[in-house]
Amino acid sequence: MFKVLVSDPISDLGIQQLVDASDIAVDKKPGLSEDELVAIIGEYDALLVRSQTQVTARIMEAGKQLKVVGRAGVGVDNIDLAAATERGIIVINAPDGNTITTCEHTFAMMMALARHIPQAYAKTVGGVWDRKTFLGVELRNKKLGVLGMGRIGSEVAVRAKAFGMEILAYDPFLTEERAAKLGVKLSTVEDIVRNADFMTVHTPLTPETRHMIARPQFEVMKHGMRIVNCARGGIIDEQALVEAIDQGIVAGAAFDVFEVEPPAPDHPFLKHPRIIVTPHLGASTVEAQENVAIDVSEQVLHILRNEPFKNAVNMPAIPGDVLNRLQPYFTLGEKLGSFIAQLTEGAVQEISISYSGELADVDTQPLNRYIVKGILSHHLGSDQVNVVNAMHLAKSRDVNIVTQKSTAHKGFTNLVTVSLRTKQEERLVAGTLLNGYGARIVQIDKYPVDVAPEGNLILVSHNDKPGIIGRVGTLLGSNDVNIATMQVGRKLVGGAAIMVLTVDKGVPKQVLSEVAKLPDLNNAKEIMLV
Ligand SMILES: NC(=O)c1ccc[n+]([C@@H]2O[C@H](COP(=O)([O-])OP(=O)(O)OC[C@H]3O[C@@H](n4cnc5c(N)ncnc54)[C@H](O)[C@@H]3O)[C@@H](O)[C@H]2O)c1
Ligand SMILES: O=C(O)CC[C@@H](O)C(=O)O
Repeated sequence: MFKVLVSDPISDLGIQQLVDASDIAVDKKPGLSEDELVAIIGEYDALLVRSQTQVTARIMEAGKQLKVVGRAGVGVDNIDLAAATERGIIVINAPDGNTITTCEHTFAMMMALARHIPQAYAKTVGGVWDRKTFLGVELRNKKLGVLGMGRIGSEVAVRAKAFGMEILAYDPFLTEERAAKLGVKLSTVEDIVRNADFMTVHTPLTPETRHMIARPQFEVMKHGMRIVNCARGGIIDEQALVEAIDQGIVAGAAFDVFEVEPPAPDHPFLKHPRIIVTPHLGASTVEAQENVAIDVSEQVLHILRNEPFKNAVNMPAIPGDVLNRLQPYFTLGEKLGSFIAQLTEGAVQEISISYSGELADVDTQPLNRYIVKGILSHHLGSDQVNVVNAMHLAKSRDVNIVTQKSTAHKGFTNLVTVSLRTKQEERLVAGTLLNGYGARIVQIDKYPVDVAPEGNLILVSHNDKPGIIGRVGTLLGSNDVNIATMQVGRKLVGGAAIMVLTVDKGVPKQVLSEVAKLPDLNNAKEIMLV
């Protein structure tokens, strides 16, 4: 039974699938302090949050069983991603579910700004009938600058066109083709600042976007600009904005987000007559909250059940077509890694991975993670290593990872070769997927073999002499070890050779050392592939 903790108010309908799952127990405990979370997180496999819970390194450290943190929303700025990655905790978000809602809030803010609705409302309910102060402007025929043309920015642009606005758009990933398709003018930040009448930002907050609109931009800004921020506090320099409004450069601003949330009671935005604010309500609709909770719950279920999942924030996303081609190789890759780690003596210095055949055309980085996970799990423990932290752990231990690709088929449609270099030696294993037969190890060091990578294997290095196979078989048999399959690989008759035996159960250590002492035997190793 997996235990899931929901520590923020998250839509009940959205998490219903978790509540209904027979292998999941859900506890809802919103509003816990960091100390309270640290005290209880150790018993949970998954943590579901919105934006209130700060998922700190301390919480991750205490979450000994924690496999996944799910964020019901887009931004993961309340989650310590580095700490999660280091501990192999997968962080997922729900990037699509609140796009339209936030886009609509941006419009609500833009129109409220253009027509002074909050100020007019406050005066009217205060008993003052003032029809002179609140002269607004139309959106029609105005230029709207959109900074950040991702999910929300693009939806804003589409709707702004329906209002008769001309869209100037900037995003480092916006191409001429896509801009033309969306009917927007590809612009620079400077074009927008100098020419737009309204500006709205839809980027994440990164070192690059922090204060991307600040004093230097206000100095050259078109006078009368109206600015909306429903993305993240800090993209626009708050202090510089207030100055620009007071200097008559900016006509007004509408902010849903703040550099520090909630803002201090004396924050200059809160009393400024030309600034309207909402308390980070961009995603707050019934629909969006259900959508994000459904999405994140679904992925948490997949992760806990060890099924393929999407929207991991601390792992690169795998495009669907790449995933389809690579997924069958994930188990093989992990087993090759585990095999070579068990075979090789000494501390790992370098892992070389080579792909030949059709896999050479695919981005094989996700598969590298499975191979490295297989290798490191042997040394660090399978509960400590997963595909999220495998590369990080290798790097932090100065393990060099070298990959190469070749379209040459080497006798197989696809061949994955993994070699491991330690101070003592360098060993190699290669595997493939054979149509109709599944995964196969087809080479160990220089010897061709044909072995299913599963169960208990014994690998024997010996000299190719008559009678050896019989002696090994007799010794194992007399110790009640049943041999299921046997393979011999050699390059030259009478030369060095290997024997790979599949046995039905684990072999006691002392039996293995007796095998190794047989005449003409150099070494015997047990390898377990679970
Ligand atoms: N107010 C809210 O409640 C609320 C709700 C949802 C999302 N958000 C925030 O809105 C923002 C956008 O969300 P989204 O889902 O559209 O994200 P997204 O990832 O789909 O889009 C972000 C875009 O910003 C672009 N970008 C990055 N750096 C840039 C730069 N220097 N200049 C211009 N563009 C840049 C990226 O290329 C990307 O296309 C995020 O900050 C998100 O956290 C806020
Ligand atoms: O209301 C929330 O949960 C925050 C929404 C938003 O900022 C997000 O990043 O998804």
